[in-house]
Amino acid sequence: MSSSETSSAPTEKQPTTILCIGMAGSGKTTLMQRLNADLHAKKTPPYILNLDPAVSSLPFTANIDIRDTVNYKEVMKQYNLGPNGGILTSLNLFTTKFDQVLKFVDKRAGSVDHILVDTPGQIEIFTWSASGAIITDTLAATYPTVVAYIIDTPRTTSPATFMSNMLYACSILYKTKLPFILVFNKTDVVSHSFAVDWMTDFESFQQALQQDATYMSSLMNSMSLVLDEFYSHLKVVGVSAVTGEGIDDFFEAVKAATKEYETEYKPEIERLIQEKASQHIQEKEEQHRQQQLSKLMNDMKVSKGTEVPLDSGSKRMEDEQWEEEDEEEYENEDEDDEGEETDDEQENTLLGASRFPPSSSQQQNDAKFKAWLNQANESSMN
Ligand SMILES: Nc1nc2c(ncn2[C@@H]2O[C@H](COP(=O)(O)OP(=O)(O)OP(=O)(O)O)[C@@H](O)[C@H]2O)c(=O)[nH]1
Repeated sequence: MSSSETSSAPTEKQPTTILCIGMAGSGKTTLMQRLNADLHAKKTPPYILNLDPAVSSLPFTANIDIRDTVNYKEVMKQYNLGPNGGILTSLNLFTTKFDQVLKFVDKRAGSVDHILVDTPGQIEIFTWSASGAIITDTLAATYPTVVAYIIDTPRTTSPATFMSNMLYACSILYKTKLPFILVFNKTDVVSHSFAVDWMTDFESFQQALQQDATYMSSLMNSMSLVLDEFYSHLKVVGVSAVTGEGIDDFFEAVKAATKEYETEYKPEIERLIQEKASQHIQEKEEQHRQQQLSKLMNDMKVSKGTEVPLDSGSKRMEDEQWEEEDEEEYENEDEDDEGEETDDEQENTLLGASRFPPSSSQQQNDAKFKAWLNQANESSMN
């Protein structure tokens, strides 16, 4: 089925997956709790996945909790790992069961509007690990998926920390290639208006940088030019997970990001899936061809008593040599024959008949050789 057919087919309503990603302490879990409460109040409860194995307690009930499958402390003990290694290994172990997780999600997908995913505070464990990528890609291939990158606003007021945070967000955007929402959290403490100013008005960020006279300032100056393009692709909202301020704006941004997923990301994801599927078919065909060839070669071996019409230069075909010759010898002989290879010889090599390539001196035997090969082919068919 072509991608256009897939997209034009009537599709049933699908929930949007919101991946909450952010530095430790940025407020992911508190925001999840707020979103959960808000959605419950609107009578559209979400489906919740907790992927943080090290969290001690959750202020909401997760439908699927990694801690029910993997005991993080036990993993650390058994594999002799530190905290980060323990989280990573737990996530890896959980990922091996992610197809089962997806089946559970699938059962409820028709009755929910949102799937909320809480990720480990050690951000790189999720964003830069193979298991994090598998989970993200699997979800994104199944449901509209958006990344909510949570930022601790009060801790981002200096140009240097702001820039570092933006660069990190930029790297996640390029890694996941998913619609992206920058969520400035804790606006009850500090308003995120300074950040919006810096992102929309290049001059105002330059002014903030001028107060810093170090070499870092000129580095950030040039980087801010690069990030200007990045900002234009982002949705920015300010929220307070504690007071609930800005949560409606957040859901508006999620709606817009879901549309963006449908129009821009989904066709690309479908194209990649199809590319992989056709690659897989090609590999299967090649495997099948190889199996047929080795069957042919085996049949030839079985009927090696049959007189093989080769000249004296190819007497190495005889029984004992057939058994004794190793690959290296054939390679050496191939090298010796280099430059003299005819089209027929190439075809024979492709057919797996390189064990006895007729040399140029045997060309007069080509007809006989082909007749013999046909006979062997026929016997293998039977
Ligand atoms: N004032 C204020 N504090 C907040 C807000 N959101 C979270 N916090 C506080 O920030 C701290 C960290 O919040 P968490 O939700 O645990 O952050 P997290 O990102 O899940 O942390 P990790 O699990 O370590 O990654 C807690 O003390 C929260 O009470 C907010 O909107 N306003």
